[in-house]
Order: sequence, then C-alpha cells, then structure tokens
Amino acid sequence: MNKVKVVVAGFRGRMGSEALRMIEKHDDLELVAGLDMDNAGQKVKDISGLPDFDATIYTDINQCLQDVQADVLIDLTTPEVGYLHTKTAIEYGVRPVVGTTGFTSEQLEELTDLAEERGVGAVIAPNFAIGAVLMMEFSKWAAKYFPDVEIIEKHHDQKLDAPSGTAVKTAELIKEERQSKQQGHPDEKETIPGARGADVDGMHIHSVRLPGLVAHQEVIFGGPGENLTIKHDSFHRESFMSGIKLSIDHVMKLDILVYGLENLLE
Ligand SMILES: NC(=O)C1=CN([C@@H]2O[C@H](COP(=O)(O)OP(=O)(O)OC[C@H]3O[C@@H](n4cnc5c(N)ncnc54)[C@H](O)[C@@H]3O)[C@@H](O)[C@H]2O)C=CC1
Ligand SMILES: O=C(O)C1=N[C@H](C(=O)O)C[C@H](O)C1
Repeated sequence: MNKVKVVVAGFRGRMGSEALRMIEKHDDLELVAGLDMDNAGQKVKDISGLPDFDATIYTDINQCLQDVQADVLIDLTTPEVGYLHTKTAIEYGVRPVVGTTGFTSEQLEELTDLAEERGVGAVIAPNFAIGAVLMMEFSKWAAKYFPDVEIIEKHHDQKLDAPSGTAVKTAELIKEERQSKQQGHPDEKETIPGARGADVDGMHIHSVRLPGLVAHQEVIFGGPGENLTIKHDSFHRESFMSGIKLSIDHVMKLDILVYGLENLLE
C-alpha cells in the first residue's frame, strides 16, 4: 500500500497532537516530519506525551520540505505562520490541509490563485467537525426565511483569533442567501463600545473566551413571534479529526484549493 506521507506543523499544540493520534490510527498515513517552534533534530517520539513516531522535528519549513519527501502538510499553527506554511507548501508541490484560522480574505485569494497556477491541491477548512459544517449549512438555509441573525461563538481562552474562523465562514455562507440588512433599531447606539459585537453586513458576531470551553457556536434567527437557534458543540478535539482525514483523502485528488469542508461532503 502506498502510504500518504504527512508533515504536521504545530504538532505539539492542542490540535497538532490530536492530529498525530489520528495519523497513528490510520495505516494509510505515515508521519514523515513534525514542524514546530523548538526541538529541531530530535524525534517526535522524544517529546513526552506524544505518539511513538520516529519522524524528525524541524523548525524551518524550507529545510523540512527539502529534506523529506512529503505529500501533505497539515497546518495547525497560528494565522501568520499558517499562511506562510501554506504558501511555501504549495510552492514545493506539497498539498496543504489547513485548519489554522484567521487568514484574511486577501490571503485566501492569493493562496487560491497560487494553488491554481501551480496545479497543487489544497484544503483550507475553518472547521473540520462534521456537526459544525452541518450547523453552517443549516444556518445558510434558515437565513432564506429569517434574515435577522446573530452569531455567538464560544471558545477556550487560549484562542488567538476573534471572531472564530467558523463564525466568519458562517456569516459568509449566510451572506450568500440573505440580502444585506442593518439589524436592530436604526438609532441604536453603543454606550460601551463593542456591546453589539462585530458587524458583518449588518449581522452581529459575539465572541466569548473562557477557560473550560472547547469550541461552541449558536446561530440565533429571529422572526415575528419566534426564534430559531442552531447550535453546535465540540467537547473534544477528536471531533475535528474525521474531517482532517477526509480532507487528506480528497486533497490527493485535487489540483485547486478548496475552502470549506462543505465542498468535499456529498
Ligand atoms: N479547522 C478546525 O477545525 C480547527 C482549527 N483550529 C485552529 O488551529 C490552530 C491551532 O489551534 P491550537 O492547536 O488550539 O493552538 P496551539 O497554540 O495549541 O498550537 C499551535 C502550535 O503551533 C506551533 N507554532 C507556533 N508558531 C510556530 C512556528 N513559527 N513554526 C512552527 N510551529 C509553530 C506552536 O508551538 C504550537 O505547538 C488555530 O488557528 C485554531 O483556530 C483549532 C481547532 C479546530
Ligand atoms: O481555536 C479553536 O479552538 C478553534 N478554531 C476554529 C475556529 O476559529 O473556528 C475551529 C473551532 O471552532 C475550534
């Protein structure tokens, strides 16, 4: 069996370490390198608490992709680093599967163009949990009937970007269905700045950050005399792993960049 050779960037992090455990469970995947901030030259198995992989650790993506033969780069790092890693991987002809959130729309456009120009498959998904993808799709559908909507996303307090990539993607999907609309009272004023959250085309997004949370979102629709709430909770990072595996399987057959797991689901 030809195994898919995978590099995991951010392998020491909350998501990256879970991705290593996912790779360990799949016979068709092989970890060929780990990329993170330190321990260059050591082996992944030397780091306590991580699976027993013989793969070498790198801190520089160029060095890593020159040294190892890789098919796929999984990136689970930070917005700035994730963007650079994705761009570099495409330039080396290595297919990126990116969970890192916080990319700007300009960066997404640039990466999309680069992948197309080089004919390299790539997947960028703000949320790999199947339930979250369904929440976003159901929200898009509901927006057809309920144009008044507010998004509340709740995450652990170590998260760097706000609003979450999932909330931004949800708003983008709703925008495809809903006419631009300024919500609330036309004379509404914030007596404390930020009280009404972020404004995306008249929709409001509220970001909660607390210890104890993992990743949660409610999309609340309001109509005359009724409310509809569509809610998703990730209680464990294992929830994202089947989406990463699905993306690896698909990216091997792609020659363009796909943004959003919904575009890979049947
Ligand atoms: N798409 C999805 O389904 C999900 C996406 N995420 C996103 O994944 C990203 C990572 O999240 P967490 O694992 O919670 O963060 P984390 O902080 O636990 O892990 C980030 C890892 O990246 C490493 N890193 C930072 N700078 C680096 C550099 N210059 N070179 C190499 N490695 C570097 C850190 O050392 C750390 O190991 C975030 O952007 C988050 O929003 C998180 C959960 C689900
Ligand atoms: O940082 C996280 O934890 C998560 N990030 C992604 C996002 O920004 O939407 C996905 C999920 O919500 C967890």
